Amino acid sequence: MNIGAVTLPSICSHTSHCAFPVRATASNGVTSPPNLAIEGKNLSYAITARNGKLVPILNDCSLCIPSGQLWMLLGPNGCGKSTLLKILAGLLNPTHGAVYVKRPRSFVFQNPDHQVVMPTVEGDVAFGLGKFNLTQNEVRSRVAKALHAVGMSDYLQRPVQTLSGGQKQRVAIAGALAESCKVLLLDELTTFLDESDQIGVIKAVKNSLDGSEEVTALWVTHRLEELEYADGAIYMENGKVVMHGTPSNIMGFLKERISSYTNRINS
Ligand SMILES: Nc1ncnc2c1ncn2[C@@H]1O[C@H](COP(=O)(O)OP(=O)(O)OP(=O)(O)O)[C@@H](O)[C@H]1O
Repeated sequence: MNIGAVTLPSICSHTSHCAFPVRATASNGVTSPPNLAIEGKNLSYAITARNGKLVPILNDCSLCIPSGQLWMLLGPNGCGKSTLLKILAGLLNPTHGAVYVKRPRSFVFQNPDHQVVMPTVEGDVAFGLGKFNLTQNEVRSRVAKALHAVGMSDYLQRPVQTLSGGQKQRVAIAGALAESCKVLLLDELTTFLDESDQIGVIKAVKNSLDGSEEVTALWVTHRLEELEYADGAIYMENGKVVMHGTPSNIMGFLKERISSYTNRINS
């Protein structure tokens, strides 16, 4: 993991600016310096309600994430985390702003039962490789490498319906890695998991990033305890990026918030 190998963005407290320069291009995206995997500038998103009025969901969100790192996207229910992740995945188009995400990118959904489509682990991880015109040996080698990265090498022939939720998530991540995915966008993967599965999935993601700048992951979560595994974090409220920085800075900010809230309640 290359913590410190690149300068992390300093905390952008109460602003939506990144410490990294973001250069606009003529197209919809932004041109990113080579060490960034994800960059969004002034992203807004609104939906049109039945009465024809625009309802803002995201408001002027900026973020930048260095290559090879695991970042977390935190915030209360309904603050816009999944919407932002879907914009980064290309599943939604921002109403305003520019976005750059290294390709290929992969979105892994919350529900483990929506992740796996083939009867066996091997078949599932190999599923997306059909489009690459690979030899059988190359497919086997990619599947083996991806399963090794997520700690599932021993499960090659296992029927997927016998896997736990966390194991299914790891198989889904292996599928993305087998396709040489550069950016993993992970939407609250631990919501349906028990504690040991939860930690297993985070460790699998960490492990799949270790040692190179090849793969970058953005992990949406509610759980503050997961911050300890992150290289950086983004905190959102009410459709805005409120903080963008190191996990300890975000943790400090949130502890201060909780303490001032508790003081207000008690006074
Ligand atoms: N298609 C839509 N139509 C109406 N409202 C929407 C739509 N998509 C998102 N929203 C609203 O936008 C807000 C942000 O939703 P989003 O799912 O991005 O939040 P979130 O932070 O991921 O929430 P959670 O943590 O509960 O999953 C919510 O109030 C949600 O109800």
